[in-house]
Amino acid sequence: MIFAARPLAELAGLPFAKGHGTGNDFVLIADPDGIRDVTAVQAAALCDRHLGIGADGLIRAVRSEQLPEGREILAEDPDAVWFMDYRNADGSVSEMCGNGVRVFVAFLLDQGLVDLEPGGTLPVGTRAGVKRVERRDGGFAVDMGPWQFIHPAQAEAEAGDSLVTADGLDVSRPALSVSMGNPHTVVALAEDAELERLRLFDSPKVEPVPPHGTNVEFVVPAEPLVRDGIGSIAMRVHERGVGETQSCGTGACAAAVAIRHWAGAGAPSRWDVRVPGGTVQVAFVTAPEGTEHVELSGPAVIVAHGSLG
Ligand SMILES: N[C@@H](CCC[C@H](N)C(=O)O)C(=O)O
Repeated sequence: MIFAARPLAELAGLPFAKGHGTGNDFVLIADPDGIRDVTAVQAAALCDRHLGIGADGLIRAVRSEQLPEGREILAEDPDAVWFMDYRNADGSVSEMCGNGVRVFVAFLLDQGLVDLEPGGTLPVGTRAGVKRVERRDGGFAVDMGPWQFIHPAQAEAEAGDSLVTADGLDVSRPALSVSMGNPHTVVALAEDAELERLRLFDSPKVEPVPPHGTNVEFVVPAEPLVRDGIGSIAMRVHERGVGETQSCGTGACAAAVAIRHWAGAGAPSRWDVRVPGGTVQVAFVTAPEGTEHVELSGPAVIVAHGSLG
């Protein structure tokens, strides 16, 4: 215990906030001048639910000009002055977090670091490029950019490009690998009972093993799949570097991509994705340059402020 407490002692006095998007929860730190680089060990200690504050991830708000990755972002979009430095609960770095980026903007507003009226848009630097976040309907809508199949040849030719085995599944299931800037592997199940039977304490096994690991989403199409032009799916997720979480924004986008692909021509372009922590919306939209982008919408809430003792 003495050893576990040390990384937090190094951060004594550090102000933080706690926030969540559909139950996907984060510790947030404001570090405009880039003087509070948090190590992997410190991030894991902060996110520890017994010995730390507890969260699925750590988000550091830093001015883009303070980080090498951020300076690349500024070359892409000089208005992306804020960078979301994201770490998973185990301290590993992730390229992107769809729930996190909404909570990030809620945190910037909470700290008075940006002005953003309802209807306004803020470009945010991330390791997966610039994401434009609009304040909308009491929450936020994020232009997540284009999606990609991780194994395009197999994805087009077959029902899946990999096999997933998980505790609670009778046999291995085919899965489709989708990049939303970070990697996802999506498995379709037949009914809610199968989703409920899953035990996601241990990482699902994915074959072939993805080079940088993967987040794994299990999805069940609603019955009927489409109502009033909007598709609906239920999802549980095992996140890379975390474990099972209440929600995953990039995972919801990847799940909608996979289900729409499997559903074929005529599938809707708007999807409600129900997760244990709530519901997020995914829409396929045409960007001004003519390419298809994925838009993720949902709530973002700051629930507490504190400082490390
Ligand atoms: N919960 C996030 C995804 C966070 C990163 C993920 N665990 C990874 O390692 O890629 C989301 O809402 O997208």
